[in-house]
Amino acid sequence: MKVYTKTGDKGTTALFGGTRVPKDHARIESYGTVDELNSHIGLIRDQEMNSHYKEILIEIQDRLFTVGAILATPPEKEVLKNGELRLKKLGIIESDIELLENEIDSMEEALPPMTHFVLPGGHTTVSYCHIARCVCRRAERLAVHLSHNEPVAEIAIKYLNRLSDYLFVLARKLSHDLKATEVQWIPRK
Ligand SMILES: Nc1ncnc2c1ncn2[C@@H]1O[C@H](COP(=O)(O)OP(=O)(O)OP(=O)(O)O)[C@@H](O)[C@H]1O
Repeated sequence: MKVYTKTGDKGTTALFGGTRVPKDHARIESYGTVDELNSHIGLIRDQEMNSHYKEILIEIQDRLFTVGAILATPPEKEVLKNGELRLKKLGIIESDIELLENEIDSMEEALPPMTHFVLPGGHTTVSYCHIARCVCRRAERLAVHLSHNEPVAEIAIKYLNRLSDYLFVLARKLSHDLKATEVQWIPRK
């Protein structure tokens, strides 16, 4: 099948299960932003770093496809005609969130305590982490927005919330490992 089916040329597209919606629907905004986040994480993974981080980032990218699939499935299409769940093997589970928490904890153990805010930047890899963190927070906001009108699996929102914390700590850890120069935020008195 060709990439361009042309079915989306008039500004609508299909969700999982076939329901057509306008391309600026809250559901498309939310999983489109998860897709954007996933590409930013790819950019982080393409930088020079310890292979452990790369392995974790690959795992996160895989999970984000799942988050996207969850967000792309409207409630009326969650259950197939034969009674089985459409996303039966794709779920985000608590251990996916625990993995992020464990990574955060072990990176923090190797870092001095945070005593001040640091301006984003200092090294290209660190900046990529901060951009990904901000895109992650936007994806979270859009998923929360969607959840005001339609049911959204709580665990998908929880995953995005923990992921932005992970990206923040990853930025700090890589800044530390790379001996990047940090510029403190000095609020005016
Ligand atoms: N502008 C967009 N932003 C975010 N997601 C989109 C956008 N357009 C399509 N999608 C989603 O991306 C996936 C692939 O879509 P696809 O490229 O087939 O888009 P389409 O515009 O509906 O079709 P086509 O490009 O063949 O006309 C689908 O899940 C679709 O809902």
